Amino acid sequence: MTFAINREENILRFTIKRPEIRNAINHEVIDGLEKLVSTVHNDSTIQFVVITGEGDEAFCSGGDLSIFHGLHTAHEAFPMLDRMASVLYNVATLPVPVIALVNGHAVGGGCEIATACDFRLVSSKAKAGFIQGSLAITSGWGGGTYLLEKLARQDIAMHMLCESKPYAADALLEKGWATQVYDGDKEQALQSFLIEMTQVEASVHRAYKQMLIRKWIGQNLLGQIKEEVKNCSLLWEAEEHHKAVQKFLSRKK
Ligand SMILES: CC[C@H](C(=O)O)C(=O)SCCNC(=O)CCNC(=O)[C@H](O)C(C)(C)COP(=O)(O)OP(=O)(O)OC[C@H]1O[C@@H](n2cnc3c(N)ncnc32)[C@H](O)[C@@H]1OP(=O)(O)O
Repeated sequence: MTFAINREENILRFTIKRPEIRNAINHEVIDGLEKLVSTVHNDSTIQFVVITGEGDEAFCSGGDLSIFHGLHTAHEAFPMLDRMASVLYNVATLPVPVIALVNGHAVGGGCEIATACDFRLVSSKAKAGFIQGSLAITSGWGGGTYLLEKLARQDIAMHMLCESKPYAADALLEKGWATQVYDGDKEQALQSFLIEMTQVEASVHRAYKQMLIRKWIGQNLLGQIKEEVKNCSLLWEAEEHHKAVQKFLSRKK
């Protein structure tokens, strides 16, 4: 299996299990995220959702380039981008707090997934960034829209998107992307982060999450994300994108 969904008391955990390719996302992992969403909506006893990656190297390295590089035109790329963007919006709007436990590199679509979560607990060894620009495309799963919505400073959000590079954990904290940075054991970091919140009724968390979702509905965040997807698919078919992906896949180690 390329993912796992585990229940730990009132926490539902989703783990991307493709460490050999830095937890890159394929269609099976997207299926898993859809299953995560339906599980949460069908179980009112779930208080928190955690998303993380297997191993210590990566949280998620974005779309699986060995598969998605086979998509050439906007018409071919749009369905994958649109599906993942819709699934990620359903993750972002889950009725409970969603924590990205960023155990390692979170780049490209991986950075988009973490940004869509309510909180980002980032390993001091991790790096994260919207590196899509280095492949001559933009974010295409909603991550740019979430970043511009969530970061306190728009200039810093734009700088992150336009620099298209990974940043170390301390820089991510300074930019306001990382909620907290932890050293060592990620499980201990998660428990320390949650301990105070677990003293508060889940109904309160759910009410605050509904407040946030209402804000996003009011500003038509999903419509903005759909525009991001469309524009990414148009950039996708440019020769520059395909050359950059080919260069990565054929790089000598
Ligand atoms: C809208 C989203 C969008 C899309 O879907 O297209 C994107 O997500 S675009 C961005 C796609 N992701 C990337 O460009 C990241 C590519 N990977 C890396 O930059 C590095 O692998 C990194 C920084 C994540 C980790 O570096 P490290 O040195 O630790 O590992 P290696 O580079 O040696 O990689 C190990 C192994 O994994 C394979 N790999 C890594 N990332 C991907 C990926 N995204 N898709 C497919 N395969 C990936 C890499 O090729 C190596 O395989 P090997 O067979 O051992 O050579």
